[in-house]
Amino acid sequence: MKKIRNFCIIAHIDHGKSTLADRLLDFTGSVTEREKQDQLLDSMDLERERGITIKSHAIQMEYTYKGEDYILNLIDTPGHVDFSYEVSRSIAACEGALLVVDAAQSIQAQTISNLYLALENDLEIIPVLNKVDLPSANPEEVTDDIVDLLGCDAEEIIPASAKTGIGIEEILSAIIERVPAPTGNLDESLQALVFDSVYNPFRGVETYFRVINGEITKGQKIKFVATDKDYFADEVGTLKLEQHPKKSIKAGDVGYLITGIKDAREVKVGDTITDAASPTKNAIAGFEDVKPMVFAGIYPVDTDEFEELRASMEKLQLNDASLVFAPESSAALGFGFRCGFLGMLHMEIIQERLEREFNMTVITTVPNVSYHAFTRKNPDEIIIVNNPTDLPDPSGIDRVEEPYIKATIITKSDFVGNVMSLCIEKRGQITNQTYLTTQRVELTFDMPLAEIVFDFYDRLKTVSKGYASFDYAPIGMRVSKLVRVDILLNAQPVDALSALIHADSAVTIGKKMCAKLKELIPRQQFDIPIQAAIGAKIISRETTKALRKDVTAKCYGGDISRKRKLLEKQKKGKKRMRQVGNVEVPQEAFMAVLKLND
Ligand SMILES: Nc1nc2c(ncn2[C@@H]2O[C@H](COP(=O)(O)OP(=O)(O)OP(=O)(O)O)[C@@H](O)[C@H]2O)c(=O)[nH]1
Repeated sequence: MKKIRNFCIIAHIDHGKSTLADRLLDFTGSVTEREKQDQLLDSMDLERERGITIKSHAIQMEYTYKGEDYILNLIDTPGHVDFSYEVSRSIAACEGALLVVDAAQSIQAQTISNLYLALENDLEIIPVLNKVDLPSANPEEVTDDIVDLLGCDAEEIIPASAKTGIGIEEILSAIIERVPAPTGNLDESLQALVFDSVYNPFRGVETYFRVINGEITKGQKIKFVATDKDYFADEVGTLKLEQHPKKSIKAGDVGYLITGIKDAREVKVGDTITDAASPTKNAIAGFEDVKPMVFAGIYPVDTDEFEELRASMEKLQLNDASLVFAPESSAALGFGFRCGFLGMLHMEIIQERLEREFNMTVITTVPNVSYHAFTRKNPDEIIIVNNPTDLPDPSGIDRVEEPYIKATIITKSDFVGNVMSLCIEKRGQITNQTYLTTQRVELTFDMPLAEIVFDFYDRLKTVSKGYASFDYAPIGMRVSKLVRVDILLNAQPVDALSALIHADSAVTIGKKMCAKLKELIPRQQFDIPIQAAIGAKIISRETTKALRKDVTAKCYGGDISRKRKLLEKQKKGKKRMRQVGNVEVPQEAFMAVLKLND
């Protein structure tokens, strides 16, 4: 055990985590030329395109230092706020962390939030100043920032370039010298922490774990504590670029497990694996069932494809346990699903995967967070509102609560005013303002989660000219004044366009929605009144004037085949439209609320 080091790399997005991991693998000879790819740890296509490590993995390296052979387990952590629970579990599986800071960008919001997670888990922090090769690097200043943040000596910070290879050897020495060896007792009953799982269509779910005490042996009957289910360990092994089956994985080490589980939901990140016959008395602390934060309806564009969509969603869920869905129906859109996601990025990923991997064309409705409503009749009973139409009749409502977050924003001092105005507009209350340096400020706000679902990231980018980084953590539910704004097209309410909005901004948003819908809904043969209403009260009205787009007008002369072609083309254009009553509504209209400020 003395010769094992378990560590992770924590960094803000794009500060070079994947590149550094790649370089470490290279340097320790853990990759053959054949296996080399640009970014080794980002394996999913989608991940590579987005440049975001979505799923964490682990990889084992061997390294000889001062004549002794060491095993270094690098546990990769996802880099996006939507996946913060997974990050926390990966961190909990380590004894040390490389804190990578870009020498041109300095400390950003996720540097800090990840650092806090690492400190909570008592990890040894090795600061790495990356990208020192960049002409725009500012190593002296960024070193000072890191010293201020960590209270460490400047000498402890390793200047490095994951690109050119500067500092890589020093980083490896520091991992061995500074990161404590794992402690743990081989003689105790098995206790292993699940920090990740990956779905493999051929082998079922692969569980990644870190053994805290005892050992896990091939063939052993094991138990997952949180789900209380028993399985046989069909295969255990260590992870290099490929899996290496082993007889057993002992306390202190990291490995994978295959049990034949076919459904990702049966393996929960944060769960404890133990021996089925003599289970441990202590489950590893920190287990949480991750809950979706953002909900939206997903409907097939073609109503006949409902069953196909269900099959696709079920398949997606097999390898993404954080996706939840339940059938729902909408008067406007027909049959579809109300889906729960970890956040907006997760939602985009699912939408993209449905389209790419399953060839589905779907309409996604306005996302909303999950509210709690209480009626006067039953003020103690929580009614969970995941869909605006679930909100009980306003006259009977005692109160509505909405989820709040602690938002951390780091920006340049020049933009503090802009960022504050934006956050206040978004119902944020400032709780702290700290100058990290003379130029860089950390602001924290308590804010409703619902406000960041709408256009927040884009607006933040605009008001700060890109110099702001953002992170958040949920802090519980708070009472709020919420109303449901309904949209009526041609006097018919369109349920899929309803949104829950804070009472103070309901009228403004209602107006903007009507204006936006007027832009988006094509003119038809009759006038289309577009109205926003709260209950029976109309708060705004616009009208799309009648007009028929005469596509055949261009066809002077009587070439019938040409005419037919054009009509056919027009029909195709309609495919992404939805007939609501007698009005044709394009797909973008269902997401219009998100783009009110464009
Ligand atoms: N010049 C220079 N560029 C670097 C260095 N390290 C990483 N980069 C570049 O910085 C960009 C981001 O690097 P990644 O390794 O993908 O960053 P990451 O932190 O893994 O990003 P996420 O996976 O999105 O969290 C890439 O274009 C890298 O080529 C470095 O030391 N010097």
